[in-house]
Amino acid sequence: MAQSTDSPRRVAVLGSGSWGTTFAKILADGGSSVAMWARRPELAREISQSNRNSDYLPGINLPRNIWASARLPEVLEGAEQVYLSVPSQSLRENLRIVREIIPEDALVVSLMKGVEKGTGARMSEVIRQELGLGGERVAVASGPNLALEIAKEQPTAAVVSSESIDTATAVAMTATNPYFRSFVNTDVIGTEFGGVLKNLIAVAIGIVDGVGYGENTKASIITRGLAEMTDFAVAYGARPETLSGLAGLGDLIATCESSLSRNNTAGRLLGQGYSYSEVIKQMNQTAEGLSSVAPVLELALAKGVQMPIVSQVAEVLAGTLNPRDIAPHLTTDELPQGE
Ligand SMILES: NC(=O)C1=CN([C@@H]2O[C@H](COP(=O)(O)OP(=O)(O)OC[C@H]3O[C@@H](n4cnc5c(N)ncnc54)[C@H](O)[C@@H]3O)[C@@H](O)[C@H]2O)C=CC1
Ligand SMILES: O=C(CO)COP(=O)(O)O
Repeated sequence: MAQSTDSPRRVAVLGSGSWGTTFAKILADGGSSVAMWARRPELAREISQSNRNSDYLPGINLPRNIWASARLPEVLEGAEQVYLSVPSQSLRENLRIVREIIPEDALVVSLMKGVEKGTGARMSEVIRQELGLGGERVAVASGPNLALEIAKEQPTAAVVSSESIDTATAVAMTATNPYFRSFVNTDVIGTEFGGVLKNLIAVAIGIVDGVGYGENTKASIITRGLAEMTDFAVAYGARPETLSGLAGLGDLIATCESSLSRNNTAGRLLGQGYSYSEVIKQMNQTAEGLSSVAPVLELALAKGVQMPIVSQVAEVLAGTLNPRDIAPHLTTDELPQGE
């Protein structure tokens, strides 16, 4: 529901890459007044003065109710909701910089889809640890949300999750406009892990695409990948139906099907024979899946969850498995397993 333009809600978005900028547009088109933080002053100037972010969203005009600055205090001043969209591995260091200046009652919303290396923490856990917040102050937004399509105002749905349904609803109402609709749930674990895990399956899909395999291979990996995602997330307390929803199956379809996906693209390069370090050099945007593979496998091991597809992605990244040999099952399986 759009708010009245007489009293726009003041919100802040930290991170001016493709998703931070697109989400700022979603919020602004929903009626909020949006302040964005960009690390580079020249990018902040381009957003504020030209209503553009040409590096990340070429050809997109941003609404006038967005402004940007490289100075965090002025971006955060008076913000009722703070949306975070930096690379997952940099979240903790960024929170340590902002923790004294985030407004006391603000809701904090993660837009990120990674887990932290070393700790295996989900982004909402990192936020709660570093800002000392209760679950009712934190939300996550996820779903089939390829930034450029949404920036072009193509109709899209997402899900906002918080332990508090009131918080999820407040955020979802702010993140809703004529082309973007937010649903709500209270399964934060399932919603976050859905976003993390689909990235890993999208890397696998990219790999087999790069090798030249066709639709049977990809459909098999998507289907078995969803089973793997669900087993993992449920072992950590998620509700299985969340993985069949927008943050699970929905995002899995979008990311596995689209060449806009950076995870899918990184996988395709691996499948074409580039090494992990060559792929990293070629990617100029964040492909979260590459950093999440190791912590996800550690978490899986801790709960005794089998993740054959993710394990094979790890082997391709390590250069110990030929991309041609990646398959929707462990190649060492001898006995048929139940589906
Ligand atoms: N792009 C998309 O379609 C979507 C992305 N996401 C998630 O949003 C998060 C952000 O991704 P994108 O905006 O797409 O990435 P991006 O690569 O387009 O932008 C990342 C931004 O973070 C900045 N940055 C890099 N290192 C930083 C650091 N150490 N501290 C602070 N800022 C730093 C970069 O300068 C850039 O502005 C990821 O977790 C991604 O999975 C979620 C949904 C859709
Ligand atoms: O999360 C996304 C779509 O929902 C974006 O996927 P990529 O990070 O692979 O581009």
